[in-house]
Amino acid sequence: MKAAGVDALWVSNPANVRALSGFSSGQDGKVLVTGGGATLYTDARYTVQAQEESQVPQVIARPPETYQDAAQKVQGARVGFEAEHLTVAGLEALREHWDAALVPTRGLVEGVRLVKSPQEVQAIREAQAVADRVFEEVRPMIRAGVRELDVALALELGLRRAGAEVGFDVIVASGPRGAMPHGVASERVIEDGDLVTIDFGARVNGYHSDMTRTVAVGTPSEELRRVYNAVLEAEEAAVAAVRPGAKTGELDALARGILEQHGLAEAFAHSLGHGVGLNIHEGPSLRKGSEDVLEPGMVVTVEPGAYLPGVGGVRIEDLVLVTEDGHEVLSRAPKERL
Ligand SMILES: CSCC[C@H](N)C(=O)N1CCC[C@H]1C(=O)O
Repeated sequence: MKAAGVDALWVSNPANVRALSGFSSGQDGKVLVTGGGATLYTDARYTVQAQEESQVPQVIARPPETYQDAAQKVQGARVGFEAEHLTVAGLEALREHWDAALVPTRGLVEGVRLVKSPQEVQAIREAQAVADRVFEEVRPMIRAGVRELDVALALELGLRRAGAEVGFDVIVASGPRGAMPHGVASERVIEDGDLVTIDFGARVNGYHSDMTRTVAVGTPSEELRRVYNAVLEAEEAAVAAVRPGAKTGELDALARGILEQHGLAEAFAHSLGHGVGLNIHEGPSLRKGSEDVLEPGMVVTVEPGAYLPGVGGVRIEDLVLVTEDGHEVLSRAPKERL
């Protein structure tokens, strides 16, 4: 906050509200951070929950009382707000109620969230372990004649039965649909010779897992197998290079270079990966040109892909913890060798 030139910070990003307070319904809360500490604001629907969960003092109020209470604490101060999250209406409300200079900030709390605490790593580890078990259970049903939607449903049911939440809409992209990196499950019936991309994750105590496996049904064409093996080579090389001090842009370049050697540069249509935590996508970003540097305690995905419109696609993704001396791969589901 000092570096950003603010005396206080009004936090409205739900994941940041949760990270700073422990309150799990961050979408219905705000946190005010001042030199005197942090305060959680939420409303009477959450009185008991906030008392149970919040590690900071709570004020139960609804706007405009929320703003009126906070007004006393920010009188005459320079107050940062989260430019990427506060709505225009939210900013107008602060202007109306506060005698304070309002300063746009970016990524202050997100910066603190880049390196996970041991408790956060444990939650991510548990989420991934559940996902691995569920994938093992569901793997046999990925065969010709089964709808993508039914595979997704089985994965979701498995996660819920295990006590986890479904982290994001399950991607099941078979055959030509595999060319869509975000091809959420459809009514398409899986066919013999398809590659099927499955990308899903669990959420435990608010923390996500993220893993992709591409599986073969019957014997895919030689072209698809060639693409699969190229993506696997890129993925394994990039995972092997994960260590403290590694520049994320260089990891992206490593994977991209391997795919380029296989004539698949254009087909790799997204970045190599991203951090995972309270949000499924958070920092650091493993993208082209990124200067982010890995540190122990970061949890990132490594997920190169190749997408060929009209033909199909492949993505292979592992969830990786950066350790003091290298990395630990948290996702354990086996990868196919084609
Ligand atoms: C909607 S969450 C998607 C999770 C997935 N593992 C993922 O992060 N990606 C799939 C395609 C690339 C990458 C992304 O940037 O969204």
